[in-house]
Amino acid sequence: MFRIALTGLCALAVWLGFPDHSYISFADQFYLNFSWYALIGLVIGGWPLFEEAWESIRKRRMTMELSMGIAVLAAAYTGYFFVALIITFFVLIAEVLEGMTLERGRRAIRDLMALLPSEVQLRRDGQVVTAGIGEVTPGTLVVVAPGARVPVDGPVVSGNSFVDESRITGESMPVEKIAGSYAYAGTVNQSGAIEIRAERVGRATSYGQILETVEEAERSRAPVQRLADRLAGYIVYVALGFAAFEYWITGGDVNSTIAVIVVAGACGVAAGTPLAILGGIGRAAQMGAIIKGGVHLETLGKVDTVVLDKTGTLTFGRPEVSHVLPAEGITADELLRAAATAEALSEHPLGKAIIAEAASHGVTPLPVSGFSYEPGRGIKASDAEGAIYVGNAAWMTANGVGAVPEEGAFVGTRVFIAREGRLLGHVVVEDKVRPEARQAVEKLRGMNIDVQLLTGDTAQVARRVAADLGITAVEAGLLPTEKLQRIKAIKASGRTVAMVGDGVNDAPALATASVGIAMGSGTEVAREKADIVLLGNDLMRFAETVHLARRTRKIIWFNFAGTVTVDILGIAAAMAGWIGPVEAAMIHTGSELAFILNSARLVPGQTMANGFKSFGKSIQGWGSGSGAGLASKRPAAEHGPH
Ligand SMILES: Nc1ncnc2c1ncn2[C@@H]1O[C@H](COP(=O)(O)OP(=O)(O)OP(=O)(O)O)[C@@H](O)[C@H]1O
Ligand SMILES: [Zn+2]
Repeated sequence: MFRIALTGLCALAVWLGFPDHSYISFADQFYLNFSWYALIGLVIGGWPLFEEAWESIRKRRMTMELSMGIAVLAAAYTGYFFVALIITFFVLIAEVLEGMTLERGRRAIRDLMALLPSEVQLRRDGQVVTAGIGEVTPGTLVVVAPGARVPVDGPVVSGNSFVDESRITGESMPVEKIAGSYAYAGTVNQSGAIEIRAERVGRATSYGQILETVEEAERSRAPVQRLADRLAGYIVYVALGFAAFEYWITGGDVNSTIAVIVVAGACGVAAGTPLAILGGIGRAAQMGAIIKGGVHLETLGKVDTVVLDKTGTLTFGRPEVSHVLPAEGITADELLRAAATAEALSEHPLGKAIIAEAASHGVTPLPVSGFSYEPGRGIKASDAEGAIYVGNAAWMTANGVGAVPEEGAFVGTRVFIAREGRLLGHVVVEDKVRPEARQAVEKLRGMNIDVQLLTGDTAQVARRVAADLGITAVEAGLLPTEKLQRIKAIKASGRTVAMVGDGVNDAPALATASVGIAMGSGTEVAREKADIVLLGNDLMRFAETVHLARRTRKIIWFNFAGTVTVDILGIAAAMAGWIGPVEAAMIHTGSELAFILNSARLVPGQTMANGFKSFGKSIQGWGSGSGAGLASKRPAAEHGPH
């Protein structure tokens, strides 16, 4: 601030002292214009600029600071102290305003993630005690009073309440929590006290993961960011090249030469691109999609094909056994016992359904001695009586079980149970389609995205679900490796494909897709392999994230195109002599601020109007009231991300 004022004052002094210097020769002008305050203003005001320019020379990088430094020195050297000072003045102002926008953007995202409580209430030996968050470990019982923020992830064990989860899932309606519901750190308890058994603490919580991703995203660089830096470098070369040309054809006209150098700005893309990506990641996090790096946001913006898995993604993945069909001479309980015994260690939704069904019949599984899972087919487990096979028809055939019964009238996934080559019967399992899936598919379609369904389930079940959702491209009966092959084939045809899945069987496909998305309820390995993790299971959030990614890309490309256009027009105008160095400096700083503000629109809770408002405030802070008019232009209707 002091530097800016000093530079401005010095420029003013030079201007007042020598208002007209157009018809004096170079040498005379140098001595006429020279004054101690001009020198002081330049050295002190220009110091940060020269420092950065020198840094660029040492690192052999073409930067904006370098070209501006050259322009300032050239102006001073040829005696145009006023010009040198005024360019410095604008550079300093731009730097402060840009720094403020970027800082505000980062802060807005951090504010989103206001810190977790440092003190918590624990239940210890039946007593509620206050303790530091550091004392909470998985298993600890945490009591959350109404109005307090939930400090851990974990299931609710007692009490009931409504919790505001908007910070975590983007869902604006409070969600009811009763014993058995899952509570997330960072959400706010609204009505009653609840007791939670801590499962994940600190950085391991969903909330901690959001923080980590945003921090990671700040450090990582998306390819488009490198492109932005390269573009900025090229613009400097081009500007210097044209400046040399201008100097030559005008026979050494310093004014227009300097104007050419000064007019070409590129900080709008160099600083605006990372800000846009950061803003996009922050906004996605607020909507409940954790993007693990800028590159994935960029890729998602290019996606033209979305592949969806069925179980757990389009359906609840909480299937229920609808029919138990034992073979001749076997009772339903015997069938369920064998099935539940085999599935005891299974993570598969079908396995869980079977165990639940067995339990509801009072059937308990027997101890198992061996367990192996063949993704996409079924499992093999051994109990005291020998091996049990549970899985689809192909799995039965593969394990020497004779023909399975014809498909009955029941619609659902059939799971067969066999013991040592003998079929004990099968169960039919039904899963419900998620209501929001239909809407999400529609929205994706509306964005001109090709939507496909790939599943390990049978064609009959797959077709029914697809018909329900309006999906026409369906492939069923796929093994995990076949899912992966399909993704590879889609990619090879030149498409950018997003795969959404949840299961162990989806993990290879998730890792292979251009961008992999795991459902919140997905298995650990799916969440690990995915590039984007949804916090909830709402596919609509995914569709919205795709929309956001496209918007981010548009803003970035608009800034690219705008920067190049302004620079070309500016260089042409400067070469024609229509604008002088002072106008050039104004165009340079003005345009890049506009592009940075354009990016700032993506930052959560920030709009273009808000951006102007903050500038209004900061300008007011300097003693001028000019910002108030801009601030009042804020549109009446402002929408958050949903
Ligand atoms: N643990 C299991 N218990 C019983 N059957 C299984 C098990 N795992 C797989 N299967 C059988 O293999 C088929 C394919 O399984 P996979 O996990 O690949 O797909 P899915 O869960 O049916 O559907 P999606 O591919 O849409 O997630 C299942 O439909 C089921 O018949
Ligand atoms: Zn600049």
